[in-house]
Amino acid sequence: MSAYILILDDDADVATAAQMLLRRRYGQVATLCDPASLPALLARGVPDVVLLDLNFTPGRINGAEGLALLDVLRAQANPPAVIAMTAYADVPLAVEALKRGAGDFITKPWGNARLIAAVDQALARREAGRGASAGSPELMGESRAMRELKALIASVAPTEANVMVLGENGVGKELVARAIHAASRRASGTLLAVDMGALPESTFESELFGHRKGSFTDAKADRAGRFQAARGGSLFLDEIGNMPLAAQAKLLTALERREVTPIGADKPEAIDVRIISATNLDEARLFDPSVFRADLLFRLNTIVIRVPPLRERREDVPLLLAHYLKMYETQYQRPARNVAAGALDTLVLHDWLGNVRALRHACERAVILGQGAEYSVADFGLPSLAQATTPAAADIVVVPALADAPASASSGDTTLDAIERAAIAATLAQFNGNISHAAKTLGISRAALYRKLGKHGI
Ligand SMILES: Nc1ncnc2c1ncn2[C@@H]1O[C@H](COP(=O)(O)OP(=O)(O)OP(=O)(O)O)[C@@H](O)[C@H]1O
Repeated sequence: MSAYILILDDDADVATAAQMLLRRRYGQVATLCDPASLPALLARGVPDVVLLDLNFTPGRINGAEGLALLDVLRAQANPPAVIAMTAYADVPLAVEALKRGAGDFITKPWGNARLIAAVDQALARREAGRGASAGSPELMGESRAMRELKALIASVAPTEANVMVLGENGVGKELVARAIHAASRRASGTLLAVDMGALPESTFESELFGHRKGSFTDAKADRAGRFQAARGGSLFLDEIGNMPLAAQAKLLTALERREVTPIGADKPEAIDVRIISATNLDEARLFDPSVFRADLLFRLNTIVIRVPPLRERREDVPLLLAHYLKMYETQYQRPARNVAAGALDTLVLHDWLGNVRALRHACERAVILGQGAEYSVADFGLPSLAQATTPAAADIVVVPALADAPASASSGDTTLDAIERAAIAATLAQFNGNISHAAKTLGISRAALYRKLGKHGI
């Protein structure tokens, strides 16, 4: 997987060790020990992920320098995902960094596997949302469905009720979670997102509940779990439908008792988080006890919010197109152009099987590739008509892939691209469109799979 990673750390040994580890996996890894050189480095290109040491000057532990650098990074037009690092098991500082836009934190010394997992997740989230939190923090749409959705968010947000957000891939579930948090009494706290589908079972407890130094081989320092880091704020449990049953049992115990026990600790710690969860599983699967525990569902879905697919609120398409075309025109410094009248009709009638995310990718493509005075349909690279009109199924990723895979195989198309597309389609079908499982089986990261879905128009 290729990506551009920057390590900002005053300790050259630490930076070099991380660089050697990460270079093998991601390719381009830069280190910077002097924060004064950051602006010049950013002017040459913004990294995908920055590992940011919060304490530059030895002995200083208030993190002010790191937080100031975080502000500089977040102010970039296309900000990198930031993973905050601290040598101290300093939860308040890590939480402050999360509040100010870091996506994750790790404590030094880190285990190699943990560092790689953190970078992988940062890349996957960046690719999946293309900055769900940046670039378009606002939930756009004036259709009746969106107005009702916003009204529901407004009435639910101030309560402490746990909320479960349901909807197909790319409909905006994470944006809904962010809107709930922003309008809640916990808004001054952090909203910490965890991809439950991507958490390895072996590190599940440590990631969520934390651990004490020495409680297992890799536990070189105390580590706060996500529940502790989100204290006073909200915890967004994304892809909840992809959790193995054993992990579901552990999560249930924590929620029932309202406390968690870090691995190696002798006392439980009370939790103070509001849980917002999300899944793209359709409700039939979610209510199947072999997939998801009913008692856990009952804890999570005090309020259920369903986000309708874009094809059920086509009125929103022109607004979203205008927003994302403008955004990418600014980002790529291209002239402002209109969508040709006939093209707009086609785009509104298109089924957008990847929902708003697909529309956003299509806009980016049109801005980069469009040559005419106006945008034409071709600029948006829509999948073929046959795919676009396939009846919608519960999981939008699967439908076009299934429709297309046998066709390319039987038509004898054996180009590498066609084979890759068919393999992805078949794997997605096998796992009901579950991105995490499909990526694992294909041996690539979720970020890479999302890229390939975009490339093949799946
Ligand atoms: N109503 C909306 N207005 C503006 N942008 C939106 C809207 N809904 C979704 N998006 C954009 O579409 C992309 C996908 O949104 P988001 O990550 O919230 O979807 P999701 O349902 O959580 O997806 P997944 O199930 O794949 O995790 C993001 O870039 C987001 O900014």
